[in-house]
Amino acid sequence: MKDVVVVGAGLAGLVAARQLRQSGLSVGVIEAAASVGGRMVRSPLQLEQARPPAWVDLGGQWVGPSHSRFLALLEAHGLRRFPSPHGGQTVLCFGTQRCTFSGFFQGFPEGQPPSVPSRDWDDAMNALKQFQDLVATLPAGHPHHHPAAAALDRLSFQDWIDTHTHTPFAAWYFAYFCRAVGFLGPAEPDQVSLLHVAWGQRTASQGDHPEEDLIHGGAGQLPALLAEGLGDALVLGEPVRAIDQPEGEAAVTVITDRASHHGRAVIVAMPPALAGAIRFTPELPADRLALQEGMAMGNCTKVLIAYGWPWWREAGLSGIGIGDRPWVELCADSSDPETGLGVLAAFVVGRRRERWAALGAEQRRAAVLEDLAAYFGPMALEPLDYVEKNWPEEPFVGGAFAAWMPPGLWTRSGDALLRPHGRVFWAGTEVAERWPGFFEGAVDSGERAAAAVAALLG
Ligand SMILES: Cc1cc2nc3c(=O)[nH]c(=O)nc-3n(C[C@H](O)[C@H](O)[C@H](O)COP(=O)(O)OP(=O)(O)OC[C@H]3O[C@@H](n4cnc5c(N)ncnc54)[C@H](O)[C@@H]3O)c2cc1C
Ligand SMILES: [Mg+2]
Repeated sequence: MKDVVVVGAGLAGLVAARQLRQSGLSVGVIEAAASVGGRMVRSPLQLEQARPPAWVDLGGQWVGPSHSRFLALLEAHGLRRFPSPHGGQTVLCFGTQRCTFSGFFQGFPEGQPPSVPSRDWDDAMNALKQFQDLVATLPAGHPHHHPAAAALDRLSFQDWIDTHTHTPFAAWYFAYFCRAVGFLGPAEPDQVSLLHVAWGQRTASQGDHPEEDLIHGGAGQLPALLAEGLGDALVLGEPVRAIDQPEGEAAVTVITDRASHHGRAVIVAMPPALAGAIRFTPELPADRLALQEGMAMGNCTKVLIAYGWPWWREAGLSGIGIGDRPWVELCADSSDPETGLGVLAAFVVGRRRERWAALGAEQRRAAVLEDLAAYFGPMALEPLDYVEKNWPEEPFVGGAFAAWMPPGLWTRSGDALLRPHGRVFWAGTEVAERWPGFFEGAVDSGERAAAAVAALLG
């Protein structure tokens, strides 16, 4: 019998386990996949020329200056950061137009505005002002008890877009935001609750620059470092099927196909949708079941495209492309300067991803490269390596970047995100009150769950 069994060895579970062990409790960690990390994983590029391995992050990669818990973990494990490359001109493609501008926007415009017609830009900026006013009314913590929450939660983000924008460009500006930002799934704007979008912007603001830095060698190094020292307390390749709390006993049994693991308390550290595959005895309350059923994972494939060098910089381009292209609405330079290689990270999301995923492998690759060529030029068509990570097809993750709330679910099930079920506590970036959907939210949730369990066990 361990003091605590942690289910899920993603960032949240590993952080919880680390903190519990530091407070002197014994911990077992049970992970379904063959390796730790969940949505935090790196892979070496396959390059013909012999050179030291160059890594890309298939999952999360960026970190921002206010991610203090996550930054502390990087520091503690000796992982070094570098500024995410963004010098030079951003490319914007909209309709048949392509322009370059020395700025950026992902909700928040910075630097120069793009040279779209001023009627379009003004429409987007007027609506943005109204959106920011709405965001400012919300609390930073979970929003569902706020007086305005129920009314906002009845609407989709698309409902808001329809009433606040008057040009196709402004409508796309907000839809793009919805499909690009971490806490939003990504989802399409007609799928996600207005409350969820506004609150996410309140508590995980793009204005705080969450994509400021990258990590030499990849963020995906961290999970293995966090797992060091767990030894045979870490069990890999065993999906948890059931969690039983016999009535009147101060013990919980975590059941896999191979074994039963016993603890005085359990932390389930995964998105609600994945916890939905576990059978709980006694049964979970109705609001928690509705959460697990309704809080969908984002529909996103991340594609890493590697070149011999960051050739786009020679044309004065930053490698950031934004636009209503058929497949890639967002891509960014993710080149680690220590490798000399040029790496673009591209995202295919939402309904675009549904159409794209139905294509064959060659067609998918050609489609992505064609969009990159539209942003940066024909050299995009000749990469050294091309890597897709189709997160929605990963059985123990189910999507990227994170989970999102459809209309009505915050109001119905907001309390169920964090309310313990007897001796079972919940962690994972989805339950975080600050930086949900990001590494920082995962760390925060793991630390809080560990503290709650430590308090219970005395
Ligand atoms: C493509 C992509 C890009 C992203 N970009 C960024 C970024 O740039 N910056 C940022 O801050 N964040 C980013 N994120 C989000 C970030 O990666 C996540 O917030 C974080 O890694 C989530 O950690 P977690 O522990 O909460 O969940 P997870 O990593 O999902 O961990 C859950 C674990 O539970 C395991 N599990 C599931 N079911 C079971 C079961 N039945 N039994 C046992 N184990 C089970 C899973 O295998 C997994 O290991 C991105 C994510 C993705 C996928
Ligand atoms: Mg975890």
